[in-house]
Amino acid sequence: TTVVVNSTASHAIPSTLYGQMFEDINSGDGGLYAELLQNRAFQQVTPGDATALYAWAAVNGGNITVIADSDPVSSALPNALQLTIPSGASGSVGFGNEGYYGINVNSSWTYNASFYYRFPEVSDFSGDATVALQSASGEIYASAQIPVSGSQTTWTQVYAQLTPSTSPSSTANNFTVTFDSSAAGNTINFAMFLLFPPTFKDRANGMRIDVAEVLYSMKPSFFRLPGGNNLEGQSAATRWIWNNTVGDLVDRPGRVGDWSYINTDGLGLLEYLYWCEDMEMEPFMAVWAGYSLDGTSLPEDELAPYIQAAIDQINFVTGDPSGSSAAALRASLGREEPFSLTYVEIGNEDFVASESYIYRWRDFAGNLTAAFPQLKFIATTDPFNPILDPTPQQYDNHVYSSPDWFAENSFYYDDFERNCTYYFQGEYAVTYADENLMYPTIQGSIGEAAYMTGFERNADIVFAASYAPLLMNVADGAYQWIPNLVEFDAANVYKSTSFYVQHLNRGTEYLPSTLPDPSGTVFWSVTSDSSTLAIKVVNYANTTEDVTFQLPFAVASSATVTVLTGDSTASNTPTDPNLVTPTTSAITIGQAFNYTAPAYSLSVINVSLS
Ligand SMILES: [NH3+][C@H]1C[C@H](O)[C@@H](O)[C@@H]1CO
Repeated sequence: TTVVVNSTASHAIPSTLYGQMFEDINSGDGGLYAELLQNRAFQQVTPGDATALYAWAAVNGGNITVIADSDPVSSALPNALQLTIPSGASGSVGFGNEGYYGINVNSSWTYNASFYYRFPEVSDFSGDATVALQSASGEIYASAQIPVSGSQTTWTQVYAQLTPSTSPSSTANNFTVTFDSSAAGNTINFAMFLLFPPTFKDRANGMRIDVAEVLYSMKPSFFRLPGGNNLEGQSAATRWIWNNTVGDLVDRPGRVGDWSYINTDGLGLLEYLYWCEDMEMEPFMAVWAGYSLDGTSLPEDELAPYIQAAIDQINFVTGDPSGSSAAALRASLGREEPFSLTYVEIGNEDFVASESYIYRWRDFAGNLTAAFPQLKFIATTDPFNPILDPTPQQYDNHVYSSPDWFAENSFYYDDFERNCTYYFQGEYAVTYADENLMYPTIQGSIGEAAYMTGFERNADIVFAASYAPLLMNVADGAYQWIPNLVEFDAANVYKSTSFYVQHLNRGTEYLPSTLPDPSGTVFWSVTSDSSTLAIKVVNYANTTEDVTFQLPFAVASSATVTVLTGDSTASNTPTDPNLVTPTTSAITIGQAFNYTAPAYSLSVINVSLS
């Protein structure tokens, strides 16, 4: 194969081309969001149900139950954990939390713990609660005393710091709250526990550092939030409601999310916005658009309150505090100046309800465009099917399919009309439906790489793309959608083969070249920025492929090539996390040179233009 590269760029590579799609599918709570305790505030559970205590367990005979407190800590958190220390109790009696499939105990960290307590009846007790991090077998790694008084019959929040003495290799650890025998016979109510490790950029109520750093290393340009299905709700009542996710944690009710578990909403809209700033990304924010996952579309005459909610949500992000109560709320939470926002998505995957989207889009996009003429709105039906008014200028396409499909469809966008319509490949990934594979494989990742060469060749209309889903907790029972780009457990983060494909793509303008054979097995894309020519070569075949490049200008003879390749079925897994990683080496090139692409490989040849 000979590839002649043009000297004149045909179009810019939009700065937004490579970003991240996020929604809470076992990826926010217990994942990116750094809170270590599961079911920390007994949100959305039924008092008295055994399930209401999920992730909590008694210690040494503590008698615990979830009650609807007669004097709740807040209207958002009506439930409390009630502990009765049996009379005659001995030893340390209380309860513990198992975390999200474990708790990482790290002696280099200081953990911030807190909870609310009150005595439902005045008691003469005065003593300490002991909070601790301990192994499943009771080995204490860190503990602290918190004075507790039986005269405290109204809620008070108390705090402690925990610094472990060691870093056990096992994450099968618990956070415990216990009392000695002097507390025997007492009943104490508890509400909203918090246990945070250090967070990314020290952000309060922030993100887990190790996961954040892996995501940051991708240099993502945008962050799509809050979903995906998890925006939509099984009904209008359980949709993601932006204003329930901001403000003091004690005022956030949480919600039954769309992935079969309760979302704390501790990772809420303001946390997302600070996260985007900390990661140097712009938010691609979705607003709920009247469709819920039970298949219900609200009738047009019921949309007005939700359109207003969307206007408020946008004003919370970018409004002027003197001009809107939602923006004033943001200011009251400590953020006077607006956040940057350009793209707002109306709903999610509305091709499932495209008939009602005709009026839902008309009313949401019509009103929001009038209110925010500077914003760009993304439609979520199939392009031009149905015809929408106002005419969308952006569409969000999703595709999940086989490795072969991705390798065979790298020209997917080449035939799209150039008619001032721009495309966001908001979700794409090889899913191994038949083999039900938990982790990406090299064959799938190289298929994705082939497809991605089409993004760059068509970046005049493809303005953004993100693999989906982004993150997954690999613990047994902790995941629902496979595969994902980055995996984690309580103490580790794992980079899939597809992560490395996402990681390697960069460039600021596209240099046209000889077109690959759409039905072939070798694909390429040449981009440049001010200092470097990046030549991406994808070989989807199981044999090596020679590609001769003819560059339009002389270049230095020494270049580097970064190659991701391996057995077609190879995956990075927790037991072999670095089985397949990119290797970078020097190669000699010239204005014309031959490159032998290994079987199943993505190669990025970087040529210095200085
Ligand atoms: N069903 C997929 C499509 C939806 O938008 C996401 O929530 C799901 C996982 O990425």
